[in-house]
Amino acid sequence: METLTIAQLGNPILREHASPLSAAQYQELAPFFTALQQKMLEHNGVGIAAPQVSESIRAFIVASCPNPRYPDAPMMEPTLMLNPEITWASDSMEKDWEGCLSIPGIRALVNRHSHIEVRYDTLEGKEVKTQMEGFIARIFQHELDHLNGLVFLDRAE
Ligand SMILES: O=C(O)C[C@@H](Cc1ccccc1)C(=O)SCC(=O)c1ccccc1
Ligand SMILES: [Zn+2]
Repeated sequence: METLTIAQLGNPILREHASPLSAAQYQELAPFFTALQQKMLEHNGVGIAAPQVSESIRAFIVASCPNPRYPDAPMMEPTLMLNPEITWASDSMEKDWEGCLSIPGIRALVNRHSHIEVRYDTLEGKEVKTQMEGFIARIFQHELDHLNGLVFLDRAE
């Protein structure tokens, strides 16, 4: 697999609606997902979406961890989410700072749902339904936007 490069704002791939994955593809994409996680860690990201490395498929990784910008962010194992969806979102919203690996050096205040209920498949094809709040909910919404051709500046206050 050639090394992945992160598409920068202006690359049309970031504006595509990514394609759903078939369960048959999950396992065969395992090497790609490993490379995707590696790329995220290289750039000290707390998430990354497949379209950011020019693969327009509905998959991303969420990897919240405490960091200088979010010292009280929860620690979570990098989690690969396939065909992710929001099934419920709170009316309450919260504004906080976001960055993006595809838009380096720019931060903006973005309004996001405080609480969400989500569903996604794991690499093994198991469906997960769970609730998220706070910074993890924020990352999920940021990554899901990437699958729908949106970037955080589109929502910046
Ligand atoms: O571009 C991406 O999807 C990754 C992005 C995820 C994200 C960061 C902050 C709020 C919501 C979603 C990043 O990881 S940007 C990397 C970075 O600058 C950063 C890292 C930790 C906290 C905040 C920004
Ligand atoms: Zn981003």
